[in-house]
Amino acid sequence: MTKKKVAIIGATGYTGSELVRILVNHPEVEITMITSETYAGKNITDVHPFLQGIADFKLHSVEDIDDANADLVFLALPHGVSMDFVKRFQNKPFKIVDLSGDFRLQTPEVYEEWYQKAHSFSQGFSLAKFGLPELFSEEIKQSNLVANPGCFPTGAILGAAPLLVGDYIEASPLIVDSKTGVTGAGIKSKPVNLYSNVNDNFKAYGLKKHRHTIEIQEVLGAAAGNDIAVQFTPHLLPIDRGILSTIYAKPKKSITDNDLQEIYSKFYAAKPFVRLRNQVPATKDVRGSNFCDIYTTYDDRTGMIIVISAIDNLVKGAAGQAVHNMNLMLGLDESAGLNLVPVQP
Ligand SMILES: NC(=O)C1=CN([C@@H]2O[C@H](COP(=O)(O)OP(=O)(O)OC[C@H]3O[C@@H](n4cnc5c(N)ncnc54)[C@H](OP(=O)(O)O)[C@@H]3O)[C@@H](O)[C@H]2O)C=CC1
Ligand SMILES: CC(=O)N[C@@H](CCC(=O)OP(=O)(O)O)C(=O)O
Repeated sequence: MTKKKVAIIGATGYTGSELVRILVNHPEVEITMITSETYAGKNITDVHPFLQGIADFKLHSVEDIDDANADLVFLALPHGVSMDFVKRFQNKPFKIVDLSGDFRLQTPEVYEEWYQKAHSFSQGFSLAKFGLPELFSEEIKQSNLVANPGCFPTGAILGAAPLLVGDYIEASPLIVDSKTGVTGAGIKSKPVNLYSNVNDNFKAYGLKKHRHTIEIQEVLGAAAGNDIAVQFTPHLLPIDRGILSTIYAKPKKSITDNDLQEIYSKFYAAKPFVRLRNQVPATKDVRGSNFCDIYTTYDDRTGMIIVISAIDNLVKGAAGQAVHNMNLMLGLDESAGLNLVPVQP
């Protein structure tokens, strides 16, 4: 079978280079172009030596994109930048998976409120589908533009969706307390992510206004069929990869651990990348893989359900999920190229 052709725009970043790492082993896809504006003309191994001998690809300028003859293009660009490329590529013959937040929300007005910046391509909102395959695989298959979910929303939505869709919990407030590794912030250096600020440290940030709050709230609200209020607080851990989210919810009626296991098993039956765990998951259980591990329990002392989800922010939270979306959009086996065994220890 002829392989499908794909290109990666922004390949030098963390999610772009993770896409290269995953796609070089994809059996039905070939990378025909990777781009960088800063390093155009150099080789990706000049920026990411770990790819030497595996993906010695030249970096092109995005201006060369037509030469890629791509069936699908990944945009691994910062939000606020991606939207201009989606606009510019709207009449091109390839499909797009956008890893940024530019088309994940329901309207440009909500985007501008939460991202505090103007949107340059509001028409894109009606074209884009939210790329969480466990919930929206049929829409994704039909779409030419998929907005890959944010890393925190991936763990939070997968953790809470079975309870909200089945109407088992009070919809508000839903408490999501998440901890992330530093690669979530991207490859560009920022003072807040300096070694001396992150190492041997732990802090909360983005209280009440992190842009992922609205992403989680919109998707879970739509899945539940009513408005919900999400209390989301991210924290920065001194680790490279991984997000652990702890979700607290109040059940509408009494519930047991067995009930929870049954609800989640039914909801995620035949979903290859959700693993329901009978121990509390850790970030290292999923490191380097496309799994979202989920643990559920009920605390009869407080009357609260506790759900814990773990993902690798660069894989299930970004590049792996983008490849899953690509598989669906190109009519390939949904798991192709994603048999990634977690890295231990
Ligand atoms: N890191 C993570 O865990 C996750 C990230 N995301 C999202 O994925 C996207 C990419 O993230 P990430 O890989 O971490 O980001 P990085 O900052 O690591 O990389 C982004 C890349 O985009 C390129 N770039 C930056 N500005 C421009 C520009 N104006 N024009 C063209 N290219 C530009 C840069 O490449 P060059 O200078 O070489 O051109 C850079 O390497 C972001 O929108 C992010 O929010 C989503 C989920 C998880
Ligand atoms: C550690 C860290 O800074 N993480 C990022 C999450 C980045 C991400 O995945 O989200 P988007 O694609 O929506 O930007 C943050 O909290 O902003």
